[in-house]
Amino acid sequence: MTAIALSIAGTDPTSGAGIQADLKTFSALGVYGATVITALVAQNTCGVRAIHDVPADFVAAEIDAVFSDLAVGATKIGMLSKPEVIETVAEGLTRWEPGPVVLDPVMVAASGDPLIADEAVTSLRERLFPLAAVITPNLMEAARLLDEELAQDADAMLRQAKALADFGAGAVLLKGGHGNGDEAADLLWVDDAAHWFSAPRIETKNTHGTGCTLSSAIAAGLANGLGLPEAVDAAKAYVHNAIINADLLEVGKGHGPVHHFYRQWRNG
Ligand SMILES: Nc1ncnc2c1ncn2[C@@H]1O[C@H](COP(=O)(O)OP(=O)(O)OP(=O)(O)O)[C@@H](O)[C@H]1O
Ligand SMILES: Cc1ncc(CO)c(N)n1
Repeated sequence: MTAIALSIAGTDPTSGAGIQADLKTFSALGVYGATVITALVAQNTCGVRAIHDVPADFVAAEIDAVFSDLAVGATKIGMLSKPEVIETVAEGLTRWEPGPVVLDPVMVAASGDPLIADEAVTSLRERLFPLAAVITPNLMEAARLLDEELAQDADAMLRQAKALADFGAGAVLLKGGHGNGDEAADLLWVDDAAHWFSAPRIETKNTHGTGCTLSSAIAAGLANGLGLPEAVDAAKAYVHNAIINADLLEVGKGHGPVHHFYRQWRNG
């Protein structure tokens, strides 16, 4: 049977992040991708200009259109900026069978621009975390969700990952991409055990959409039947290579995209 993954997220018209990055990731990894769009975002590699939220009842109609037709093996959730859309997505996930849910609690773009309303952070935590197989916050998102300082070392990351697990998700992948040091180390806390996934930090400004790409790659692995630690391991390797090859692409004036198709394209 064809492995199908669904992304529920916002858009990026320059295709480095959001739904477009998710669909490219699914495609590069051999999984058929479906999409439910939650917000139209006028953004590019330099920043976010405007956000047009899709009305909640239309998001519900998109969800029903996908699930009434396709057998979805895993679902990735990205940008959800409004509480009413979060509620609609929570109801949709309960109404249908979404497979394991990978929830990326998107809050700010790589440019630093906000992508979520303040009042939506609480609904995300309360309504959606309990439905997720894994949540994938970066260091800043973890600090905001816990109302704590940014984790500065491995011990603090472990403490915050455990604290985030108490909100009800099956597992927590705390991403260290924004840390400092020679390694970009991510911590998976699952079944009361810590697994570290580390790779050398790559010197590049082209990291727009790394978080979207990682969570979609995990969903692709899960849709292909991998267990969570294996899916995270494969996703980390894919993102790492996509970042290494990012400078082969010359796209945009700001933080450019990673190279989703480094395996398929011959010349950059
Ligand atoms: N410069 C880098 N070198 C190597 N790996 C990186 C680098 N930047 C990010 N990563 C890795 O990319 C993945 C995504 O992590 P990151 O912390 O960047 O997510 P994010 O902040 O949610 O992304 P986004 O900027 O798209 O919101 C993680 O596996 C992280 O370790
Ligand atoms: C739509 C969207 N989702 C997530 C991110 C985070 O990179 C972004 N810039 N845009």
